[in-house]
Amino acid sequence: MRYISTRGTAPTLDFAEVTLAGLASDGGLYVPEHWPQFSSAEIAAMRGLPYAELAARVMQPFVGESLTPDRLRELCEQAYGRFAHCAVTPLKQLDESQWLLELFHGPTLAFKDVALQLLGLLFEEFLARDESRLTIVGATSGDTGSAAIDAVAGRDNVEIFMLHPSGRVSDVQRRQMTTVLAPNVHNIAIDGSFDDAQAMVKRIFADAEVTGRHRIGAVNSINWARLMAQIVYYFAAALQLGAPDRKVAFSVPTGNFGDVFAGHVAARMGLPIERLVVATNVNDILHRALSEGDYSAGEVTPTAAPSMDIQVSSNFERLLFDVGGRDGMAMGEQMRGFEGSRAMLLTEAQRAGAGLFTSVRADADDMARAMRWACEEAGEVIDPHTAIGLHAARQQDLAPGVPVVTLATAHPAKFRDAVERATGMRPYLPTRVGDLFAREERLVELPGDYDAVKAHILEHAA
Ligand SMILES: Cc1ncc(COP(=O)(O)O)c(C=O)c1O
Ligand SMILES: N[C@@H](CCOP(=O)(O)O)C(=O)O
Repeated sequence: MRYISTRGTAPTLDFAEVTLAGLASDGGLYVPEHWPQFSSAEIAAMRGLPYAELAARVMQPFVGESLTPDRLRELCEQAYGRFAHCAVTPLKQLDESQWLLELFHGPTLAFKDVALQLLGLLFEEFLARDESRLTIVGATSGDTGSAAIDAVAGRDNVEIFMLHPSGRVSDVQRRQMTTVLAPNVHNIAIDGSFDDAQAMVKRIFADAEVTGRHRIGAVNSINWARLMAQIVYYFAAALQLGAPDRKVAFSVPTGNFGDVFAGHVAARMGLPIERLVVATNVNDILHRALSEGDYSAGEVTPTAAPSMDIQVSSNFERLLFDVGGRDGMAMGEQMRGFEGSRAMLLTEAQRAGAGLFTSVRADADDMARAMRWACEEAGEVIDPHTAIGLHAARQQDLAPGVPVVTLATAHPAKFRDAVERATGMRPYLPTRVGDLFAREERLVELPGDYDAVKAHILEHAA
């Protein structure tokens, strides 16, 4: 499989190259040059496979010749062997039509582990081939940071600089990052929002002074391999609910549009998906874009679902490219316009092409009500992000017999105060992160200033 940039001018790459490259050199995002297809019979034959086996089966067409099928399966077994639930992403029924897909059984209690446990192994595998090193620069609104750090801490050929918005992640999220004291881990709290941090990361990729001295890599969902691993659980859930003979809808708490874009890819590959519900909090740029065609970024409002406090959703570019005719030159122009003005209108083709998606915006009351409903009606304590997804799922008017699966993206223990405020229940911290509050923290605080962040990275990168 070859990969092309959404902006049309970067070189095409194979899977190993795209995994190490992260962002394309023209500022675009890499996507496969075509979508692999599974027939109904091939999908039916995946029923009942263990998760690691299913993952290898779904991802093999994207990996192509970069890994043999046996090696890919071994890496999947290793990555998913670290999960606390043997189903890896178990599915739970809430009522006749509502289901929860629990994606938080990995080491850092959020869905990011599903992709990042594998990505850490892929980095090691591909870097070993030419004995090279990677300097990862990432941005996090809380969950990507800890999952990426867990995946690469202590590895010889990788170091990681992780930027988070100071004071805008939960205490558990921050400590999951800052208490990892391995010498290759550098936590930077910046004065600003996640959008500011993400913009700095993209600028680093385009900064010749940095890229001339270090090979820069990405752990955010701008890296194609992140999204690829997230496609698998759409297959896992739909197969359990009757695919390919039955359609399934998914409701996805959304920020950077990576998770729900993975659902779009699953549909492109032949999985019968009835609808993809994009659930946002009050940072609702995606809701406005999908319902009105208006993609214009306002200021980020801090909420009790901080990982979704995002106004510039990187992966939306992948969707617009894919549904708008795959014209890299036009996409590049559209995105440069957005980067200049922070506003753009979707084209008619892009709006029509996004017909599988619908969107719902949830405010603080909607979120709290969904948490209480899950607790009182289904006996489930859920986190604020999942609650936004569940609120949106319960608004859907679907044909009888079409189940709707909400992606449960984080463990409630990561957001104990918000969960307790809404439900009166204080979630326990699982033993695998149990002594978090007794550990020493290490981080630097920097102003929201690109030059300060760049200088810090250049000074501390090995
Ligand atoms: C718990 C949680 N839910 C939802 C999201 C949104 O996912 P995405 O950015 O892939 O849209 C995030 C952050 O990515 C998250 O950490
Ligand atoms: N919500 C994320 C923000 C970054 O998203 P990513 O999927 O692009 O890594 C977080 O919690 O860090």
